[in-house]
Amino acid sequence: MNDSEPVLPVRTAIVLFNLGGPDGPDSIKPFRVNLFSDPAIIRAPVFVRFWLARLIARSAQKKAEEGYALMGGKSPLLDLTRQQADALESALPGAKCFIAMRYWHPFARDVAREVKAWNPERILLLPLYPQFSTTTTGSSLADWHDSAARAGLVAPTTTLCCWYDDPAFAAATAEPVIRTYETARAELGAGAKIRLLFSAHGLPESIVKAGDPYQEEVEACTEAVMAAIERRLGHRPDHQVCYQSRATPQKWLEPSTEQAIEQAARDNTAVVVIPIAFVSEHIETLVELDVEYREVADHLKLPGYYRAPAQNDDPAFIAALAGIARRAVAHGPGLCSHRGGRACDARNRDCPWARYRAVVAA
Ligand SMILES: C=CC1=C(C)c2cc3[nH]c(cc4nc(cc5[nH]c(cc1n2)c(C)c5CCC(=O)O)C(CCC(=O)O)=C4C)c(C)c3C=C
Ligand SMILES: [Fe+2]
Ligand SMILES: [Fe+2]
Repeated sequence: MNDSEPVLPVRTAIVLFNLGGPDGPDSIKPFRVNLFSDPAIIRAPVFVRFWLARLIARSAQKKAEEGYALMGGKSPLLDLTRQQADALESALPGAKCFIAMRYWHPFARDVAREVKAWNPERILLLPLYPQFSTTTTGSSLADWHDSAARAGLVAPTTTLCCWYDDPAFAAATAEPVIRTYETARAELGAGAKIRLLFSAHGLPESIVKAGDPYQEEVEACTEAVMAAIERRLGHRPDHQVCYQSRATPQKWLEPSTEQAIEQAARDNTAVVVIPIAFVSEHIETLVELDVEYREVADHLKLPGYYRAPAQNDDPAFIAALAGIARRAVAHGPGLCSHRGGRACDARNRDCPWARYRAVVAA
Protein backbone atom coordinates (compact mmCIF):
# COMPACT_ATOMS: atom_id res chain seq x y z
CA MET A 1 0.00 0.00 0.00
CA ASN A 2 1.41 3.45 -0.81
CA ASP A 3 0.84 6.54 1.37
CA SER A 4 -1.66 8.06 -1.06
CA GLU A 5 -4.00 5.04 -0.73
CA PRO A 6 -7.03 5.78 1.47
CA VAL A 7 -7.41 3.81 4.73
CA LEU A 8 -10.61 1.87 5.48
CA PRO A 9 -12.79 2.93 8.42
CA VAL A 10 -12.50 0.49 11.37
CA ARG A 11 -15.18 -2.20 11.35
CA THR A 12 -15.65 -2.28 7.60
CA ALA A 13 -17.52 -5.43 6.58
CA ILE A 14 -16.52 -6.57 3.09
CA VAL A 15 -19.01 -8.97 1.58
CA LEU A 16 -17.45 -11.07 -1.20
CA PHE A 17 -19.91 -12.56 -3.67
CA ASN A 18 -19.51 -15.60 -5.87
CA LEU A 19 -21.70 -18.26 -7.40
CA GLY A 20 -21.03 -21.13 -4.99
CA GLY A 21 -20.81 -24.81 -5.70
CA PRO A 22 -21.80 -28.17 -4.26
CA ASP A 23 -20.05 -29.21 -1.02
CA GLY A 24 -20.59 -32.92 -1.68
CA PRO A 25 -22.22 -35.32 -4.14
CA ASP A 26 -25.68 -34.93 -2.54
CA SER A 27 -25.75 -31.19 -3.08
CA ILE A 28 -25.00 -31.24 -6.83
CA LYS A 29 -28.68 -31.58 -7.75
CA PRO A 30 -30.16 -28.96 -5.36
CA PHE A 31 -27.33 -26.53 -6.22
CA ARG A 32 -28.14 -26.84 -9.94
CA VAL A 33 -31.89 -26.54 -9.35
CA ASN A 34 -31.26 -23.34 -7.33
CA LEU A 35 -29.18 -21.98 -10.22
CA PHE A 36 -31.73 -22.71 -12.92
CA SER A 37 -34.60 -21.43 -10.72
CA ASP A 38 -33.07 -17.93 -10.62
CA PRO A 39 -35.13 -15.52 -12.76
CA ALA A 40 -31.87 -13.74 -13.66
CA ILE A 41 -30.69 -16.99 -15.32
CA ILE A 42 -33.89 -18.49 -16.74
CA ARG A 43 -36.15 -15.66 -17.85
CA ALA A 44 -39.54 -17.36 -17.90
CA PRO A 45 -42.71 -16.80 -15.85
CA VAL A 46 -42.53 -18.35 -12.37
CA PHE A 47 -44.75 -21.41 -12.98
CA VAL A 48 -42.89 -22.29 -16.22
CA ARG A 49 -39.54 -21.66 -14.57
CA PHE A 50 -40.27 -24.10 -11.73
CA TRP A 51 -40.57 -27.00 -14.21
CA LEU A 52 -37.98 -25.72 -16.66
CA ALA A 53 -35.37 -25.44 -13.88
CA ARG A 54 -35.81 -29.09 -12.96
CA LEU A 55 -35.85 -30.18 -16.59
CA ILE A 56 -32.66 -28.30 -17.54
CA ALA A 57 -30.93 -29.30 -14.28
CA ARG A 58 -31.73 -32.96 -14.99
CA SER A 59 -30.54 -32.80 -18.60
CA ALA A 60 -26.83 -32.44 -17.82
CA GLN A 61 -26.89 -33.85 -14.28
CA LYS A 62 -24.74 -36.90 -15.10
CA LYS A 63 -22.09 -34.79 -16.85
CA ALA A 64 -22.01 -32.41 -13.86
CA GLU A 65 -21.66 -35.36 -11.43
CA GLU A 66 -18.76 -36.72 -13.46
CA GLY A 67 -17.13 -33.28 -13.46
CA TYR A 68 -17.44 -32.84 -9.69
CA ALA A 69 -16.23 -36.44 -9.18
CA LEU A 70 -12.97 -35.44 -10.89
CA MET A 71 -12.56 -32.75 -8.20
CA GLY A 72 -13.23 -35.12 -5.27
CA GLY A 73 -17.04 -34.85 -5.39
CA LYS A 74 -17.28 -31.16 -4.55
CA SER A 75 -16.49 -27.67 -5.77
CA PRO A 76 -13.23 -26.09 -4.54
CA LEU A 77 -14.77 -22.62 -4.91
CA LEU A 78 -15.68 -21.97 -1.26
CA ASP A 79 -12.27 -23.06 0.09
CA LEU A 80 -10.50 -20.90 -2.48
CA THR A 81 -12.77 -17.95 -1.72
CA ARG A 82 -11.97 -18.36 2.01
CA GLN A 83 -8.27 -18.14 1.15
CA GLN A 84 -8.96 -14.94 -0.82
CA ALA A 85 -10.97 -13.55 2.11
CA ASP A 86 -8.17 -14.30 4.60
CA ALA A 87 -5.55 -12.71 2.35
CA LEU A 88 -7.73 -9.63 1.81
CA GLU A 89 -8.28 -9.23 5.56
CA SER A 90 -4.50 -9.32 6.10
CA ALA A 91 -4.11 -6.57 3.48
CA LEU A 92 -6.89 -4.42 4.97
CA PRO A 93 -6.52 -3.89 8.71
CA GLY A 94 -9.87 -3.08 10.34
CA ALA A 95 -11.86 -4.99 7.74
CA LYS A 96 -13.61 -8.32 8.12
CA CYS A 97 -14.51 -10.34 5.03
CA PHE A 98 -17.75 -12.26 4.75
CA ILE A 99 -18.59 -14.65 1.88
CA ALA A 100 -22.04 -14.83 0.31
CA MET A 101 -22.63 -17.48 -2.35
CA ARG A 102 -25.63 -17.31 -4.66
CA TYR A 103 -26.71 -20.94 -5.15
CA TRP A 104 -25.20 -22.88 -2.23
CA HIS A 105 -23.99 -22.26 1.33
CA PRO A 106 -23.14 -19.77 2.73
CA PHE A 107 -26.30 -18.08 1.45
CA ALA A 108 -26.79 -14.29 1.61
CA ARG A 109 -29.75 -14.66 3.98
CA ASP A 110 -27.49 -16.25 6.65
CA VAL A 111 -24.52 -13.97 5.96
CA ALA A 112 -26.63 -10.80 6.31
CA ARG A 113 -27.51 -11.87 9.87
CA GLU A 114 -23.82 -12.53 10.64
CA VAL A 115 -22.83 -9.11 9.30
CA LYS A 116 -25.53 -7.47 11.43
CA ALA A 117 -24.27 -9.29 14.56
CA TRP A 118 -20.75 -7.95 13.83
CA ASN A 119 -22.18 -4.41 13.95
CA PRO A 120 -20.18 -2.82 11.11
CA GLU A 121 -19.53 0.88 10.77
CA ARG A 122 -19.37 0.51 6.96
CA ILE A 123 -20.21 -2.19 4.43
CA LEU A 124 -18.58 -2.80 1.05
CA LEU A 125 -20.31 -5.15 -1.37
CA LEU A 126 -17.52 -6.58 -3.51
CA PRO A 127 -18.50 -9.13 -6.19
CA LEU A 128 -15.70 -11.55 -7.14
CA TYR A 129 -16.78 -11.18 -10.76
CA PRO A 130 -14.61 -8.57 -12.52
CA GLN A 131 -17.29 -7.96 -15.18
CA PHE A 132 -20.92 -7.12 -14.45
CA SER A 133 -23.62 -9.46 -15.69
CA THR A 134 -27.26 -9.42 -14.65
CA THR A 135 -26.88 -13.23 -14.26
CA THR A 136 -24.06 -13.03 -11.71
CA THR A 137 -23.34 -9.71 -9.97
CA GLY A 138 -26.85 -8.35 -10.63
CA SER A 139 -28.48 -11.48 -9.23
CA SER A 140 -26.17 -11.62 -6.17
CA LEU A 141 -26.61 -7.95 -5.28
CA ALA A 142 -30.40 -8.09 -5.66
CA ASP A 143 -30.42 -11.17 -3.41
CA TRP A 144 -28.18 -9.37 -0.89
CA HIS A 145 -30.43 -6.31 -0.72
CA ASP A 146 -33.45 -8.55 0.00
CA SER A 147 -31.50 -10.49 2.63
CA ALA A 148 -30.13 -7.34 4.30
CA ALA A 149 -33.61 -5.81 4.47
CA ARG A 150 -35.02 -9.01 6.03
CA ALA A 151 -32.16 -9.11 8.56
CA GLY A 152 -32.73 -5.45 9.46
CA LEU A 153 -29.13 -4.69 8.52
CA VAL A 154 -28.67 -0.95 8.24
CA ALA A 155 -25.20 0.57 7.77
CA PRO A 156 -23.68 2.92 5.18
CA THR A 157 -23.01 0.68 2.20
CA THR A 158 -20.84 1.06 -0.91
CA THR A 159 -21.58 -1.26 -3.81
CA LEU A 160 -19.03 -2.08 -6.47
CA CYS A 161 -20.62 -3.13 -9.74
CA CYS A 162 -17.43 -4.20 -11.52
CA TRP A 163 -13.69 -3.66 -11.74
CA TYR A 164 -12.83 -5.17 -15.14
CA ASP A 165 -10.57 -2.30 -16.23
CA ASP A 166 -8.67 -1.67 -13.00
CA PRO A 167 -4.99 -1.24 -14.06
CA ALA A 168 -3.52 -3.13 -11.07
CA PHE A 169 -5.94 -6.01 -11.66
CA ALA A 170 -4.98 -6.07 -15.36
CA ALA A 171 -1.26 -6.08 -14.51
CA ALA A 172 -1.73 -8.86 -11.92
CA THR A 173 -3.74 -10.91 -14.43
CA ALA A 174 -1.12 -10.41 -17.13
CA GLU A 175 1.75 -11.94 -15.10
CA PRO A 176 0.64 -15.62 -15.02
CA VAL A 177 -0.38 -15.28 -18.68
CA ILE A 178 3.13 -14.08 -19.55
CA ARG A 179 4.68 -16.93 -17.53
CA THR A 180 2.53 -19.53 -19.35
CA TYR A 181 3.22 -17.90 -22.74
CA GLU A 182 6.98 -17.97 -22.04
CA THR A 183 6.76 -21.67 -21.07
CA ALA A 184 4.96 -22.37 -24.36
CA ARG A 185 7.61 -20.45 -26.30
CA ALA A 186 10.43 -22.29 -24.53
CA GLU A 187 8.84 -25.68 -25.24
CA LEU A 188 7.63 -25.02 -28.79
CA GLY A 189 10.52 -22.86 -30.00
CA ALA A 190 10.62 -19.08 -30.51
CA GLY A 191 9.25 -19.37 -34.07
CA ALA A 192 6.09 -21.28 -33.08
CA LYS A 193 2.69 -19.64 -33.61
CA ILE A 194 0.92 -19.13 -30.26
CA ARG A 195 -2.51 -17.57 -29.70
CA LEU A 196 -3.82 -16.30 -26.36
CA LEU A 197 -7.44 -17.46 -25.98
CA PHE A 198 -9.26 -15.37 -23.39
CA SER A 199 -12.05 -17.75 -22.41
CA ALA A 200 -14.98 -16.13 -20.60
CA HIS A 201 -18.09 -17.84 -19.28
CA GLY A 202 -20.71 -17.63 -22.02
CA LEU A 203 -24.16 -16.08 -21.87
CA PRO A 204 -27.30 -16.59 -23.96
CA GLU A 205 -27.22 -14.03 -26.78
CA SER A 206 -30.75 -12.90 -25.86
CA ILE A 207 -29.52 -11.67 -22.45
CA VAL A 208 -26.81 -9.55 -24.10
CA LYS A 209 -29.32 -8.19 -26.64
CA ALA A 210 -31.57 -7.20 -23.71
CA GLY A 211 -28.79 -4.85 -22.52
CA ASP A 212 -26.47 -6.96 -20.35
CA PRO A 213 -23.03 -5.23 -20.51
CA TYR A 214 -21.05 -8.43 -19.82
CA GLN A 215 -19.70 -9.00 -23.35
CA GLU A 216 -18.58 -5.36 -23.63
CA GLU A 217 -16.86 -5.57 -20.23
CA VAL A 218 -15.17 -8.90 -21.09
CA GLU A 219 -13.77 -7.31 -24.26
CA ALA A 220 -12.61 -4.18 -22.38
CA CYS A 221 -11.07 -6.35 -19.65
CA THR A 222 -9.19 -8.39 -22.26
CA GLU A 223 -7.95 -5.18 -23.85
CA ALA A 224 -6.65 -3.93 -20.46
CA VAL A 225 -4.80 -7.24 -19.88
CA MET A 226 -3.41 -7.22 -23.45
CA ALA A 227 -2.12 -3.66 -22.92
CA ALA A 228 -0.36 -4.83 -19.73
CA ILE A 229 1.12 -7.82 -21.60
CA GLU A 230 2.32 -5.58 -24.43
CA ARG A 231 3.97 -3.19 -21.96
CA ARG A 232 5.85 -6.10 -20.38
CA LEU A 233 6.82 -8.02 -23.54
CA GLY A 234 7.30 -5.15 -25.96
CA HIS A 235 5.03 -6.87 -28.47
CA ARG A 236 1.38 -7.86 -28.69
CA PRO A 237 0.82 -11.61 -29.04
CA ASP A 238 -1.98 -12.94 -31.25
CA HIS A 239 -5.16 -13.18 -29.17
CA GLN A 240 -8.90 -13.85 -29.30
CA VAL A 241 -11.89 -13.70 -26.91
CA CYS A 242 -14.15 -16.78 -26.76
CA TYR A 243 -16.97 -18.11 -24.58
CA GLN A 244 -17.26 -21.42 -22.73
CA SER A 245 -19.76 -23.40 -20.62
CA ARG A 246 -22.93 -23.18 -22.70
CA ALA A 247 -25.63 -24.54 -20.37
CA THR A 248 -28.98 -24.11 -22.16
CA PRO A 249 -30.23 -24.91 -25.69
CA GLN A 250 -30.53 -21.22 -26.75
CA LYS A 251 -27.94 -19.49 -28.95
CA TRP A 252 -25.03 -18.34 -26.75
CA LEU A 253 -22.26 -15.84 -27.41
CA GLU A 254 -19.75 -16.90 -30.06
CA PRO A 255 -17.13 -17.90 -30.88
CA SER A 256 -17.33 -20.69 -28.34
CA THR A 257 -14.03 -21.81 -26.84
CA GLU A 258 -14.39 -25.05 -28.77
CA GLN A 259 -14.82 -23.12 -32.04
CA ALA A 260 -11.74 -21.04 -31.18
CA ILE A 261 -9.71 -24.22 -30.60
CA GLU A 262 -10.93 -25.59 -33.96
CA GLN A 263 -9.86 -22.34 -35.63
CA ALA A 264 -6.44 -22.57 -33.96
CA ALA A 265 -6.09 -26.11 -35.34
CA ARG A 266 -6.89 -24.84 -38.86
CA ASP A 267 -4.30 -22.09 -38.37
CA ASN A 268 -1.76 -24.61 -37.01
CA THR A 269 -1.41 -22.44 -33.90
CA ALA A 270 -0.79 -23.46 -30.31
CA VAL A 271 -3.04 -21.86 -27.67
CA VAL A 272 -2.67 -20.48 -24.15
CA VAL A 273 -6.16 -20.52 -22.62
CA ILE A 274 -6.83 -17.81 -20.04
CA PRO A 275 -9.90 -17.80 -17.78
CA ILE A 276 -10.90 -14.13 -17.99
CA ALA A 277 -14.22 -14.06 -16.11
CA PHE A 278 -13.29 -16.20 -13.08
CA VAL A 279 -10.80 -15.28 -10.38
CA SER A 280 -10.79 -18.76 -8.77
CA GLU A 281 -10.34 -22.27 -10.06
CA HIS A 282 -13.53 -24.32 -10.19
CA ILE A 283 -15.29 -26.92 -12.34
CA GLU A 284 -15.24 -24.73 -15.45
CA THR A 285 -11.46 -24.30 -15.32
CA LEU A 286 -10.30 -27.56 -13.72
CA VAL A 287 -12.58 -29.83 -15.73
CA GLU A 288 -13.82 -27.95 -18.78
CA LEU A 289 -10.54 -26.21 -19.68
CA ASP A 290 -8.06 -28.72 -18.27
CA VAL A 291 -9.76 -31.96 -19.28
CA GLU A 292 -12.49 -31.48 -21.89
CA TYR A 293 -10.99 -28.79 -24.13
CA ARG A 294 -7.55 -30.33 -23.77
CA GLU A 295 -9.03 -33.53 -25.22
CA VAL A 296 -10.49 -31.53 -28.12
CA ALA A 297 -7.08 -29.92 -28.71
CA ASP A 298 -5.31 -33.31 -28.61
CA HIS A 299 -7.86 -34.81 -30.98
CA LEU A 300 -7.32 -31.92 -33.43
CA LYS A 301 -3.53 -32.27 -33.05
CA LEU A 302 -3.06 -28.67 -31.96
CA PRO A 303 0.70 -27.85 -31.85
CA GLY A 304 0.29 -27.02 -28.12
CA TYR A 305 -2.40 -26.48 -25.46
CA TYR A 306 -1.49 -24.48 -22.33
CA ARG A 307 -3.64 -22.98 -19.59
CA ALA A 308 -2.88 -19.92 -17.48
CA PRO A 309 -4.01 -20.33 -13.84
CA ALA A 310 -6.83 -18.32 -12.27
CA GLN A 311 -5.79 -15.72 -9.69
CA ASN A 312 -6.94 -17.47 -6.46
CA ASP A 313 -4.96 -15.79 -3.62
CA ASP A 314 -2.04 -14.65 -5.79
CA PRO A 315 -0.46 -11.74 -3.81
CA ALA A 316 -0.50 -9.26 -6.73
CA PHE A 317 -4.19 -9.96 -7.34
CA ILE A 318 -5.05 -9.58 -3.65
CA ALA A 319 -3.09 -6.30 -3.51
CA ALA A 320 -5.08 -5.07 -6.54
CA LEU A 321 -8.37 -6.09 -4.93
CA ALA A 322 -7.38 -4.35 -1.68
CA GLY A 323 -6.69 -1.14 -3.62
CA ILE A 324 -10.05 -1.42 -5.40
CA ALA A 325 -11.78 -1.90 -2.02
CA ARG A 326 -10.01 1.05 -0.37
CA ARG A 327 -10.78 3.46 -3.18
CA ALA A 328 -14.40 2.38 -3.39
CA VAL A 329 -15.02 2.87 0.33
CA ALA A 330 -13.17 6.22 0.25
CA HIS A 331 -15.95 7.55 -1.99
CA GLY A 332 -18.26 7.27 0.94
CA PRO A 333 -21.54 5.43 1.03
CA GLY A 334 -23.28 5.35 -2.29
CA LEU A 335 -25.00 2.97 -4.60
CA CYS A 336 -21.92 2.19 -6.60
CA SER A 337 -18.35 3.11 -7.23
CA HIS A 338 -16.48 1.71 -10.18
CA ARG A 339 -14.20 2.33 -13.14
CA GLY A 340 -10.92 3.22 -11.47
CA GLY A 341 -12.79 4.49 -8.42
CA ARG A 342 -15.03 7.06 -10.11
CA ALA A 343 -18.22 7.15 -8.09
CA CYS A 344 -21.56 6.59 -9.68
CA ASP A 345 -25.04 6.55 -8.25
CA ALA A 346 -28.62 5.70 -9.15
CA ARG A 347 -28.80 8.57 -11.64
CA ASN A 348 -25.66 7.45 -13.45
CA ARG A 349 -26.78 5.47 -16.48
CA ASP A 350 -23.15 4.44 -16.91
CA CYS A 351 -23.40 2.04 -14.00
CA PRO A 352 -24.86 -1.36 -14.92
CA TRP A 353 -25.91 -2.14 -11.34
CA ALA A 354 -27.78 1.18 -11.11
CA ARG A 355 -29.58 0.34 -14.35
CA TYR A 356 -30.36 -3.24 -13.34
CA ARG A 357 -31.49 -2.24 -9.84
CA ALA A 358 -34.03 0.11 -11.38
CA VAL A 359 -35.40 -2.82 -13.42
CA VAL A 360 -35.48 -5.20 -10.42
CA ALA A 361 -37.18 -2.56 -8.27
CA ALA A 362 -39.84 -1.85 -10.92
C1 LIG B 1 -27.92 -20.42 -18.09
C2 LIG B 1 -26.97 -20.90 -17.39
C3 LIG B 1 -25.81 -20.19 -16.86
C4 LIG B 1 -25.40 -18.85 -16.99
C5 LIG B 1 -26.06 -17.74 -17.76
C6 LIG B 1 -24.20 -18.71 -16.23
C7 LIG B 1 -23.47 -17.53 -16.12
C8 LIG B 1 -22.26 -17.43 -15.44
N1 LIG B 1 -21.68 -18.31 -14.55
C9 LIG B 1 -20.47 -17.86 -14.10
C10 LIG B 1 -19.61 -18.48 -13.18
C11 LIG B 1 -19.78 -19.76 -12.63
N2 LIG B 1 -20.67 -20.71 -13.07
C12 LIG B 1 -20.57 -21.84 -12.28
C13 LIG B 1 -21.31 -23.01 -12.40
C14 LIG B 1 -22.39 -23.19 -13.25
N3 LIG B 1 -22.95 -22.26 -14.11
C15 LIG B 1 -24.02 -22.83 -14.76
C16 LIG B 1 -24.88 -22.20 -15.67
C17 LIG B 1 -24.84 -20.83 -16.03
N4 LIG B 1 -23.90 -19.91 -15.68
C18 LIG B 1 -24.12 -24.19 -14.29
C19 LIG B 1 -25.15 -25.17 -14.74
C20 LIG B 1 -23.11 -24.39 -13.35
C21 LIG B 1 -22.84 -25.65 -12.54
C22 LIG B 1 -21.79 -26.49 -13.11
C23 LIG B 1 -22.39 -27.57 -13.91
O1 LIG B 1 -23.37 -28.14 -13.48
O2 LIG B 1 -21.86 -27.82 -15.00
C24 LIG B 1 -19.57 -21.61 -11.27
C25 LIG B 1 -19.22 -22.51 -10.08
C26 LIG B 1 -18.77 -23.88 -10.44
C27 LIG B 1 -18.36 -24.75 -9.31
O3 LIG B 1 -17.17 -24.86 -9.01
O4 LIG B 1 -19.20 -25.38 -8.72
C28 LIG B 1 -19.07 -20.32 -11.50
C29 LIG B 1 -18.01 -19.61 -10.70
C30 LIG B 1 -20.26 -16.61 -14.76
C31 LIG B 1 -19.03 -15.74 -14.56
C32 LIG B 1 -21.37 -16.34 -15.58
C33 LIG B 1 -21.68 -15.22 -16.48
C34 LIG B 1 -21.15 -14.09 -16.56
FE1 LIG C 1 -22.03 -20.47 -14.72
FE1 LIG D 1 -21.00 1.21 -11.10
